[in-house]
Amino acid sequence: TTYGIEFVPGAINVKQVVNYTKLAESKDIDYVWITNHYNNRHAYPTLAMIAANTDTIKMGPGIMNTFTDTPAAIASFMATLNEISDGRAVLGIGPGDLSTLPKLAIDPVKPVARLTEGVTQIRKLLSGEEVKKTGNMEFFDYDGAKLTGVTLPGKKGIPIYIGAQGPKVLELAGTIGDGALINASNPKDFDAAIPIIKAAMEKAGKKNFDVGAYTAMSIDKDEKKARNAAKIVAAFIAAGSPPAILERHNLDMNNVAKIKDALARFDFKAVGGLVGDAEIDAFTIAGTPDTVKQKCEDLAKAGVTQIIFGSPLGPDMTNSIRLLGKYII
Ligand SMILES: C[C@H](OP(=O)(O)OC[C@@H](O)[C@@H](O)[C@@H](O)Cn1c2nc(=O)[nH]c(=O)c-2cc2ccc(O)cc21)C(=O)N[C@@H](CCC(=O)N[C@@H](CCC(=O)O)C(=O)O)C(=O)O
Repeated sequence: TTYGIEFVPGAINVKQVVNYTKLAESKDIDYVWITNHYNNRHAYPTLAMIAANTDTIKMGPGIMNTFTDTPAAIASFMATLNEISDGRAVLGIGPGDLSTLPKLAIDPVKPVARLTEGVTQIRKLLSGEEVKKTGNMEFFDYDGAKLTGVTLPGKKGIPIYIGAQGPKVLELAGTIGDGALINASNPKDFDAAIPIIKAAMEKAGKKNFDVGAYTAMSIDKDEKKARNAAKIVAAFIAAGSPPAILERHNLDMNNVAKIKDALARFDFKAVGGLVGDAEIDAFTIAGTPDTVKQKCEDLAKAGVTQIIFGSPLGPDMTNSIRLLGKYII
């Protein structure tokens, strides 16, 4: 199992992200993934600062999308990041957050078809190909595009991880991705996701694949503190999950409805009272190092090959990264 860590450059600034990443690198964490949301600090300059201040950790956006960025812009950024990090760039890319894109006056039409074409063009551009018009592209029918002014990644290429949750995107990941970043923390979700990926790999004749569990993590020596720190993120994931996911985790639907309601009113005190062990254990890994170790082992048993420690990490981030280094990695 390899390990990754996710930072959201919203609550913490770029300098803090770089310092936490250097601490994570010193604990032998292999990947750092930076989320991309229009309302936060941008992933690209954050990643450039990480590249300039680290030596071994791989880094990339977790995840970009092809609505707010064009494939050519993403390819140019990734080639540049790869150059300045001396070959450590990885790309996380997905459909895009369908709930926020309309806020940017973007109508997220056919996100899966668009993502498929976008990744196809990114791979061609990063391989130094001149992308000729094909006539059957619906979104990005490039005509003569070619990256010339930046050092390309060469044979090794840049690994492309697809951010996926729905079955169609999981299938796409298995078909065209080098890996997947799956927003889930519970083995039940991987029991459902991995067969879809494997079947798609089989059809595409692919052998290697990195199944990334993009978890919501909260680790602390004090079990209660760790679990309390996980409540809000568990609430948001529960509120954003389709009924099928809630059923999979046998959650009480009307409790989740109440949580959704309280979140909409920003009544976080009420949320704290409504979120119980069921929601916390369905959507996060929260507890003492022993609990977290056991849950990471359960994910590995379910077929996860990269465990990404996602926010909030715990009540105190520095302490959490230290505990992850000492007890888990
Ligand atoms: C599009 C959606 O796919 P989904 O995998 O459920 O997408 C939900 C999230 O993965 C998506 O919003 C991501 O962008 C969320 N996301 C992030 N989103 C962000 O904006 N920023 C992030 O930093 C971010 C990180 C992240 C990390 C891991 C991860 O798994 C997701 C992450 C979906 O509905 N998929 C369905 C089917 C949809 C479908 O088939 N649509 C067709 C036709 C529909 C039509 O005709 O409109 C098409 O799109 O071509 C499915 O997979 O079965």
